[in-house]
Amino acid sequence: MKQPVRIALLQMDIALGDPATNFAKATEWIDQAAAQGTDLIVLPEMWNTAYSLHNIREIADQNGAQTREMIGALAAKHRVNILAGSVADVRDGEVYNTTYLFDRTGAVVGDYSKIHLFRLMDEEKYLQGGEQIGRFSLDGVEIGSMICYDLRFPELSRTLSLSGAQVVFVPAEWPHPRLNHWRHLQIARAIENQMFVVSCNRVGRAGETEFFGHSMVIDPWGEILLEADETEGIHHVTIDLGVVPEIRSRIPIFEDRRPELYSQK
Ligand SMILES: O=C(O)CCC(=O)C(=O)O
Repeated sequence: MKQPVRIALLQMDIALGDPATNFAKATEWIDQAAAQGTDLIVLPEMWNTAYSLHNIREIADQNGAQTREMIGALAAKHRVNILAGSVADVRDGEVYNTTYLFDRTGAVVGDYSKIHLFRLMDEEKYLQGGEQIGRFSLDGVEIGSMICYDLRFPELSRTLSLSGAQVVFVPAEWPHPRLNHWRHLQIARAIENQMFVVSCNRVGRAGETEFFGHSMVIDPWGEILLEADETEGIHHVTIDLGVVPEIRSRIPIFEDRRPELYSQK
């Protein structure tokens, strides 16, 4: 990606169990974000269905086909990279919570299925956990992809940073009353791994659950470059990846690690 990188976060509300409405809205918002000028567009978690788990198998995207076709076409049309949040998709009879990553030609660079399923929302009863981490190269930039609850597992972001990721993306459906956790976990992940953390959280309600937005962009020094409010909107931010090696040489934590003393389990 040319430097600096301009990122657009689509902090949307999501219609529960209504993929047609959500695909139409995502299309409109991607068109709008691209018209405003951006290198990379990021959507929230499960933006096609939200947590309509009781019928998720029927409404999930079959083999990710609709996501690949529609979001791929938008990426190609606007010559923009798209980290398509995550969608509920069905593969080999199992339902996953999957991020698809598109480059400017509309090709799928890779996909990542959420590996840590969130019991508080019954994910483990309806979804299958992924078996691989999300580590990609996009436009020459090394990135990592996590989803929501993954943020609570420092091993994952550490694995991503050790493998060279300079930016980690976190699409989410993170609700009240855990705003405090959401903010501090992201700041910690950014500081401890000396990388950018870029999150896109949904807003709106599903039953009793209220999602607070507060999508964030945090630099490798832990400074908050952007924090959205609790309303719908497109948020733009520009990041300079040059600060990653600069901060990693200022405090050389990767050289000072003592992995031989750390437990592996
Ligand atoms: O960890 C949390 O508090 C929220 C996680 C979550 O909502 C999710 O993974 O969908």
